[in-house]
Amino acid sequence: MPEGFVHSVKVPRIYKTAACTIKKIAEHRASLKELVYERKHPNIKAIYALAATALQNSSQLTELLEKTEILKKEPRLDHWLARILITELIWGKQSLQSEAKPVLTIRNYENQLRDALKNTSNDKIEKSIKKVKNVYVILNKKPVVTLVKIHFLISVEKPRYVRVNTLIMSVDDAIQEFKNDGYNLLPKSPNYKSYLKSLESLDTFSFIQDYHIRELFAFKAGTAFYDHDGYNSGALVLQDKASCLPANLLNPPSGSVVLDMCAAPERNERRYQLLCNLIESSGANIVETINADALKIDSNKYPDIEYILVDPSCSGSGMDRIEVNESTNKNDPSRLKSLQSFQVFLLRHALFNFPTAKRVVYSTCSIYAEENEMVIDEILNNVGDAYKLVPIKETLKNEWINYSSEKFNCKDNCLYAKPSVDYSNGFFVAVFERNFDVPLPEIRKVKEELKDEQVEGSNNGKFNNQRKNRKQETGKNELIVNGNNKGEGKRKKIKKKKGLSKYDNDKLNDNKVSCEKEKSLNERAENVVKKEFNEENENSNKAGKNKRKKKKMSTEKGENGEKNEENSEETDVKKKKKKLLADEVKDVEKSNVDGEENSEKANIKKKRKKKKLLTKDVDDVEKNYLNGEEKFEETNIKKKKKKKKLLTENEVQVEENNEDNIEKVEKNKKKLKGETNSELKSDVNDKNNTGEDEETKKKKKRKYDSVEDNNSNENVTKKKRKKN
Ligand SMILES: C[S@@+](CC[C@H](N)C(=O)[O-])C[C@H]1O[C@@H](n2cnc3c(N)ncnc32)[C@H](O)[C@@H]1O
Repeated sequence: MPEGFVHSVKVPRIYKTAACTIKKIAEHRASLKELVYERKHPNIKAIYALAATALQNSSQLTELLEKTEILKKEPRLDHWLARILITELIWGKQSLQSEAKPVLTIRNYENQLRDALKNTSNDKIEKSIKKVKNVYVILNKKPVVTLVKIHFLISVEKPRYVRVNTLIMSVDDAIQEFKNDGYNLLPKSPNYKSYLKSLESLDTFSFIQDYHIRELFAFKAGTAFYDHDGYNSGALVLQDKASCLPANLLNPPSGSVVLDMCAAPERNERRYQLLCNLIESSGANIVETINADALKIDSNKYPDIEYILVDPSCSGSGMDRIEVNESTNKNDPSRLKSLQSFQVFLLRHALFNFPTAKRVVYSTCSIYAEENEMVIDEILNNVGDAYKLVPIKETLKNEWINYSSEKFNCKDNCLYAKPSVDYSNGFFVAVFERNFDVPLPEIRKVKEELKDEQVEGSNNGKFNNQRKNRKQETGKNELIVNGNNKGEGKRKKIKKKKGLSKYDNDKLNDNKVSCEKEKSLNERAENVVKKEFNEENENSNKAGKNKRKKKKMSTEKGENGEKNEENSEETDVKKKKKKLLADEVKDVEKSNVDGEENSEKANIKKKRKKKKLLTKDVDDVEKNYLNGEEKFEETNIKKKKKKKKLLTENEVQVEENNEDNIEKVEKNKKKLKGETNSELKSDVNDKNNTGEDEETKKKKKRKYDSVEDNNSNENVTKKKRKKN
């Protein structure tokens, strides 16, 4: 084995994971929190902080990379990893400890980076006050650097927000701690606009108390808190201002019962455990966790719920991200529609199914009206006067800047947080307050009655008709909430029914619930429910789906036959539509019903798939690097290994030859005594030697070669022995 060969040092996993995370955010527009908490890493907090800091300083990082031309000069360096390493070097620990190649590379540029940083500070301030800016940045990570026009969603620098967990530390004590750390508290601002100006002037040694949230503080962007004792003890939480707003606006008085419907666990055991751990480490000992689908929470079991937070899955369009390509900065409309249906569904569940709820806060980290104003408008159509939308403008005494659009029925009663204005993530918040003088619209009762009917199993004809109609009205509620697996035939009947009876129509009109709207909502909700709830059943359902597809195909064949018979295109299209609809309903229903049974199986599969994906993701960054320098090294290793193998084989051969031939050699030696090799050689090589025939020449050559071989073999073996 060649001496002095050292295996390449691996990049610390924390950097690889953080690099992967920001890459995903940039490419897939996922939320930072969700991505980080997907990761299995002992130091999730540090990864979160690293990724968040890199995202916050995204524009500056771009500039640093451009000015130092690191990516051009080091084409094998993964650019996401470069961002993370620079973040650690500049805004994090201020040093890089590993001896891994990418780390060494960035370390070599430390001085250049720091110089470039000084020169970027002016540009940075200029950028931070511009709302939206088109810039050119290096987007791809391949050796050939391409400039792509991108749209900066967040061109401003967000401060480092630190929330004091008042269960562990009082706000006053926290202020004192910060002062002890050497920070100066900036004076309180008289209004929100001047507060925003103060935020712009934050420097490395100052901090300010948030204008709206007493326990929230802002430090200069990039201030590293992830090594801070307060952060490690759980007394300080690094949380963007925008995501503090919903709980702040919910404002439940002490002693009230609050339900956080989307706290994150879903049906994922690991995430549920994470949530439990987080709650425990926060010192909250009055929190009861429920690991369930929020849509299935039975309000009878929790009769005292007074305040509800609804923070459903959304496009995340307002969240931290690096750059958004202009062509992709708007979500695909069908995805938005699906999300919207799901959001409406969840919010309606909160409003209609918890009769004791006093206030419900709906929020998203999306900037799209589809997930915000349009959801609220749809809900307003449903709730009548049983709930009113609280004008946040008044709540905040007009000390806010952006509200929902007047174009919608919700008018400007909801709030928008905008990165370019509020120095926070993009967010939307709406607050509903219950008016107990007005009973909840019938829709809730219908669902309750429906449940009773199912329990009673009544066969009354008139009653059954009503039930069918009500199913149409609340069909998907029933499918989802109760996970009821009714027969295909029955569902078909329900679907076949074209309209509602006069009785139901009147009733629905009374309740301001449009049948068509309800129907379309339900249909859209089906799709969403499939996507949002049953992702985990995807694998287990695949087989079933394939079966159905086959069945559908054969049915279609049959239908085609019918079509010829009937010679009616219209009938055929209708049939197909019905069939597709029925299939879809079946999918949703099956997913929900099978969900529980299959969840274990599906969980295992999902975990495996996730693990595989995760490993792949985490290794991506490394792979990119490997593709370059390390791959080169890898090839070298392979070559060396091959050489070593050949050498070993040779040695073995030599040993064997040696042992086999040792006698032969001795014999030859004896035989050739007096006959020098040179003589033989000259004999063999002497082209002019024509005195001997060809055969004799060949024999002599063989003899010569054999002696030469054996002599050299013997030498190698000797050397080897000596070495050993
Ligand atoms: C936007 S995230 C909010 C997370 C959390 N509130 C936070 O601020 O970190 C939405 C969360 O809702 C959860 N979710 C979606 N559908 C749900 C359901 N039917 N039941 C319970 N949770 C759900 C998702 O798992 C996701 O974590």
